[in-house]
Amino acid sequence: MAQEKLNHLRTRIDAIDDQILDLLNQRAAVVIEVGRAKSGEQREFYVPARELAIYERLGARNTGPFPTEAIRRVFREIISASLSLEHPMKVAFLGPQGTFTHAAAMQQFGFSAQLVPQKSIPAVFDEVLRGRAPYGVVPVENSTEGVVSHTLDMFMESDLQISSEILLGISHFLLSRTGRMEDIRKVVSHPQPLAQCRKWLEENLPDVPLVDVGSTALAAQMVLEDESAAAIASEMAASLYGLQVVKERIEDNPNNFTRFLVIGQKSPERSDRDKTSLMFSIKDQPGILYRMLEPFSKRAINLTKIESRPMKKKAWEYVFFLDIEGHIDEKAVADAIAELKDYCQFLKVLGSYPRAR
Ligand SMILES: C=C(O[C@@H]1C=C(C(=O)O)C=C[C@H]1O)C(=O)O
Repeated sequence: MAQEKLNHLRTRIDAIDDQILDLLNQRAAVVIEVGRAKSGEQREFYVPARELAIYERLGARNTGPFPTEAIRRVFREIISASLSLEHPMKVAFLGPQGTFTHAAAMQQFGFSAQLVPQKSIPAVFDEVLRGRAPYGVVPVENSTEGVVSHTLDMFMESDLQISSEILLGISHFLLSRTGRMEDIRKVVSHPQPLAQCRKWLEENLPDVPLVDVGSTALAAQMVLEDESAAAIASEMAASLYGLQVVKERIEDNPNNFTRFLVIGQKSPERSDRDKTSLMFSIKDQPGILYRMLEPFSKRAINLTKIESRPMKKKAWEYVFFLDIEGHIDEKAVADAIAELKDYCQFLKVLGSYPRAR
């Protein structure tokens, strides 16, 4: 009897799956039409604001029992596969395979995109600049460790634009070949994760030397050849490189996020929730720091980030990186930036793009 009931339910599931498949194909056919319309008008194929709007609309519409958190993942793959029909989607990222940037690129572009690892942040910029990949993904700041200065420095030299941002919750895993704590004689990782797990390492592996390497994925690769070493890396690195998990989630602050930028040839069109990133250097005058923020405060434009970096060419001169809410196509934003420009030696808009939610 139970078997009969099971068979009946499975027949119902098959019928529903048939409908889902038909609908996926109907959807894909419409996406192909959108692709044709876009190529006639030289429009960007990848529209991050539209994708976010789809996830949000469906998330709000869902009444269950299908879990709302899973909607984004399922539709991420539907959109990823659809997008690959419009245009083969190639994305350069800071590699090797298994870095957090790889995980961020996966979260944004899905399994149907061709993700190509690069050796360095400048190499990601170069791939996009030369048009070998239309988009690139680089880390820009971490909620506990601060900015990734290599990325900010690259914007000083490059005219590429920001297409979107990705927020990724970062969890560190201690990985090794044997998976046994007592085998560990050294811990290898990138300096940032080592710093982010400082307390856990002091408490649990107090006398074990820490070794800096270029990336968490590189650390995972090194550990493959040395049973006495452990790597701090992503969960993704464990499965990619076939390593055992010694301990999961060893970061000192469980609220640890990294922000990544998608870079491309141009920024997307205006949406209902954008931000704009700028960089500039100011003329040295009394009160200038105060005055450079006035164009924004008097128009009630919210600043979400301000950061300064030394100019490489001159000692004690600084370049500022500013993130504000709004799109460069909005009058208030454009006016505020034009006013700020008067106080600047140079000013560059790095792009307007949808805010990650
Ligand atoms: C279909 C479009 O192109 C792409 C594919 C999307 C989709 O599959 O829904 C959404 C946004 C774009 O990245 C579109 O712009 O609407």
